[in-house]
Amino acid sequence: MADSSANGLTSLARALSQPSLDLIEVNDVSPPRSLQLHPGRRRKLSSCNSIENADLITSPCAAEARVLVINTGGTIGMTLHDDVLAPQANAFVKSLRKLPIVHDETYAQQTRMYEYYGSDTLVLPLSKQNKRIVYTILEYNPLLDSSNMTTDDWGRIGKDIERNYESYDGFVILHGTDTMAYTASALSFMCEHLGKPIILTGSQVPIYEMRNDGRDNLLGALLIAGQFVIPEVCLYFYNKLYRGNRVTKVDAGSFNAFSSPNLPPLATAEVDIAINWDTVWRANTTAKFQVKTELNRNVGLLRLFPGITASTVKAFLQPPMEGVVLETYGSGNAPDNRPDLLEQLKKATDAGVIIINCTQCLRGSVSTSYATGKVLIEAGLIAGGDMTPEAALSKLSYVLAKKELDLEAKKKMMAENLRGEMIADLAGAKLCLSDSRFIQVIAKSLSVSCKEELEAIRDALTPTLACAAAKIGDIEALKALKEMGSNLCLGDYDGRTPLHVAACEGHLKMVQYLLSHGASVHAKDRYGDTPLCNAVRFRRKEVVKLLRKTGAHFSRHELEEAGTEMCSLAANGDMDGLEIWSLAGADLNQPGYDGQTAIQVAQAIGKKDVVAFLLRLMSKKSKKVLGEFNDDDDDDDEEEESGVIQFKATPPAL
Ligand SMILES: NC(=O)C[C@H](N)C(=O)O
Repeated sequence: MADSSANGLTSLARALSQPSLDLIEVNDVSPPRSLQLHPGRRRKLSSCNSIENADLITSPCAAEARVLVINTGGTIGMTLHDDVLAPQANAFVKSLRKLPIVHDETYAQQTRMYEYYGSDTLVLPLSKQNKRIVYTILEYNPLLDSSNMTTDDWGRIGKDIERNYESYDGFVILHGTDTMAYTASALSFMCEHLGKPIILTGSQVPIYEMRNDGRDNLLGALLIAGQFVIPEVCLYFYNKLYRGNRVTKVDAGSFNAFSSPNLPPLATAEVDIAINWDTVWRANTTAKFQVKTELNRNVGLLRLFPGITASTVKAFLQPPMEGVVLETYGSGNAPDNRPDLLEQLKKATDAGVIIINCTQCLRGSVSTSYATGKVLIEAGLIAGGDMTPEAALSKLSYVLAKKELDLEAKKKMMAENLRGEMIADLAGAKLCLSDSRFIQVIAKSLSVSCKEELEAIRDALTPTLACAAAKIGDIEALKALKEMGSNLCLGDYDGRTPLHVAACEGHLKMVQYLLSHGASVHAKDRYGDTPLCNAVRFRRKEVVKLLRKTGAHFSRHELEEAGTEMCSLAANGDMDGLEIWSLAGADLNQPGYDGQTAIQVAQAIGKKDVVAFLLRLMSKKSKKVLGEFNDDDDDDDEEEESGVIQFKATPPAL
């Protein structure tokens, strides 16, 4: 299949459109573990899966997936004792075995399943996708109400997953709902280079009761863990699969107990299970899965409230405290009229305590839009973006335990998005293009091997990346792209150059940078528009001036449009609009599509102020032509302010 003449993208497209012979051969000889059956069980397949040839070891119906269920406790397996709910040991498997919806005893018997997988193994009825999900339950002793769980319990779960990682396709963790968001967040960080689904679930009503949510939650979690390769720590509840480090418990009395305020669900289980693949976190490494169980417990959550005393804050930040999540108001604000409080925060960060700024609001992100937010940056806090306090706390615990990192490296890690737990800077959604390895990484993931292929990909991608950098005014990113050898004059798929984009956004410095690095003012996009025309439409006066100085002028098609555009501005009395067209070099006498000029339109509808304004502009322009104005006094013209108009050019006939 190798074709040395094809470029990387062509090879990729081909590879996707043809079945891989290699893959077929591998399956014939040695099916993936999830499809393997023990020799003694092969003969049983025909009776339960309607397969004619019983010796076939792989068939659509015979596909089995194995899921390990770790039962840590929680309401799902609780019963009433002395009028209170508490976990009931050694009852869960027995009870599930009697429920046909979660266990197919006939299949288990016919395939002698217990002999191979043990007595704590159950099997779901055949799924819509013709899959058998065989699940083994590992019950912890003691089972815990999740309020009793600690970081040691997280470590135990992590280690059990690590130990069994290769034997199962996915993992389901039964857990109490009260601290489930903490455990899910912590596991998301502890599980490094995860490639299989780990799904936490539980219930609000015990599975032993007639009306309960445990059955559906367990079933949904099993079906997803067994059938979809979602390489994330997730939480499944009330028909939705969430990213584990994005959730928070929001309702103690509803089946719909969790919310993921800043990220839509990864999947919804309605009539069909629909996976939102665009949102699913993609592994970006080839490193092997491992679980880091070292966690730092010297961390804490401190919620601001009006009137909090400096001594409370001081006491909280004392050693051995090493990391704190400060839950602030709104978009990350704290009183900026409380030097006593800010002093304590600054002292702590100076002493090496990492403090993360998270909002008390359910939804939204911290920013520095307010003075009351900026003071916290000055006090040395790290912006937590849109992280939940649960995620921020467990991330701190995980990062602080990394002995190989110094304080600066830990702080840097806290500000980074490690497992999709945050968007670091919502306002800019900054691209990290300053890392010149960016293109190489993309190339590597497309299996590009030769220089020509790499260049083809670079040329296809860099104009778009440069436009994205221009949009957010990121000059550093542009510099990095230039270093890679990309041409900043090139347009994207629509012929739009970085200069077009920067002109629209009004990023003057970026426009300056581009102009001094070879960008052309005459570039036209697929609609025939120049950067100058873009700057006019978005009323970027300073950019218009700079472009004009550099020799920009309207294209023929823009000039034709200018007449109509100015007539419409005149009709609307939009003098700012008229002024910017004039500044950009449009001829104010340019007729519109019906032959009328802007001044005639204004006159016809009685807009005297517009007529006067246009006459003034024309007069100013003609003075300029006669050399009576210097180029830079466009704005602060005294004559303009006094309202005195002196005609030196002939006013147009009305
Ligand atoms: N619904 C539940 O699971 C609540 C229980 N208290 C727990 O977190 O273990």
